[in-house]
Amino acid sequence: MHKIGYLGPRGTFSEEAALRHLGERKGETAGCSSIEEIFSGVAEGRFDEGIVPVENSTEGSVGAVLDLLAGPFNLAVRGEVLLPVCQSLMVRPGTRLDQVEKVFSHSQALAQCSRFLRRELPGALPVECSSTAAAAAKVAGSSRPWAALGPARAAAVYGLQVVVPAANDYPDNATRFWVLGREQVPCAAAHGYKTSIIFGLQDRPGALYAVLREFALRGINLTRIESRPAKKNLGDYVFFIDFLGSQGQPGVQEVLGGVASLTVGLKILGSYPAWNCAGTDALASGGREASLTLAGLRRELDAVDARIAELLAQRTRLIDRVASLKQNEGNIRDPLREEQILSRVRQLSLTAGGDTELAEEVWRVILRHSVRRQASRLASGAAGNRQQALPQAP
Ligand SMILES: O=C(O)C(=O)Cc1ccccc1
Repeated sequence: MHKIGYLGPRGTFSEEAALRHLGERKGETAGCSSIEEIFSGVAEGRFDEGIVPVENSTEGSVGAVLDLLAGPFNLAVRGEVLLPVCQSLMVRPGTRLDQVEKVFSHSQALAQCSRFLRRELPGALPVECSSTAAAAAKVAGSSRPWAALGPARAAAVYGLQVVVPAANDYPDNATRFWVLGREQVPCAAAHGYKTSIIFGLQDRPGALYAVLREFALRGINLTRIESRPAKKNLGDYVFFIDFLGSQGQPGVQEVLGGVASLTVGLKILGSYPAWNCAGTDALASGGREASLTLAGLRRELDAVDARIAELLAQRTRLIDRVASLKQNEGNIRDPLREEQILSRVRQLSLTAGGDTELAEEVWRVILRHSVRRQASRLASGAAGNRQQALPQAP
């Protein structure tokens, strides 16, 4: 059975990314205790593929992963998964927030919540763990008043209680994962692909410009450019570029020929289906033809549903903030604003080629729930606690 190595134990964001990559295909996931173990597991054939975080929208690149790709391992990039990352603060049932002495998590997760930690838990010591789920397991196994930051799924796996559902400083926090394998995916001459390369440069004026010119001349769009220290002399760098296009396309082959002649040690990591902006993973898990099969279409539907659920959760959090600005139940309804929202979504749906009746019906339900939620928060005082001194919403 297809086996995928991920940063474990069970319940990490990496496991979630591996499951999304698998979609409906049969496969097995194997939790590893370090990123190096994933790389060596794939290189030595214990895993068919490995999944590793490459960059985060808040914290930037995962240097260790880029260094391993540039350095000792000759692995290929076979796909990407874009995962929205919501960091939940979790404790053992019974632990109060004001008791928390230490907060455990992966270094990226602690960094993604640094402002939250300073503001809400200034007395607690942040402690790095190998992963968010390892942190959750540590908190669950101790009788100390500790907390962990990680996916809400990890709280469910280790019997912890989520006390703050979204502690990340930026609500759109997301991580890009790469699917690694021993061989590149066969090159398609299709659109919707990305290609990733690594190279070094001679130290002379315009060296990087000459490389970028190759892309510009052929109208090829870069999606990421990054440099890492080459770990030799200070000032020597390794460059990482991702761009739109596949090695099956003649323009891309020309660019790669040009880049090879202008750089040192060019490594082509691979061409792979880009994770579609709508979060659709059908391309990432089987190529374009996946959308032509029932299983492929269901995978696309599942990915769209996941997006909708995440957006609804984001909307609910905004509604709670709106509620905290309202002082009494008389301010909750605003028929003019509700009519504006409905008319705007009808228009948006029309422009997007959607079903406007469906959009209107769904938004009527959403608005009804928003009003009900605000009313119950105001009645219970949950929204009102912080607002005495705050101004009325316009
Ligand atoms: O620790 C995890 O859950 C991981 O998968 C690594 C990670 C940590 C924070 C954001 C994304 C991935």
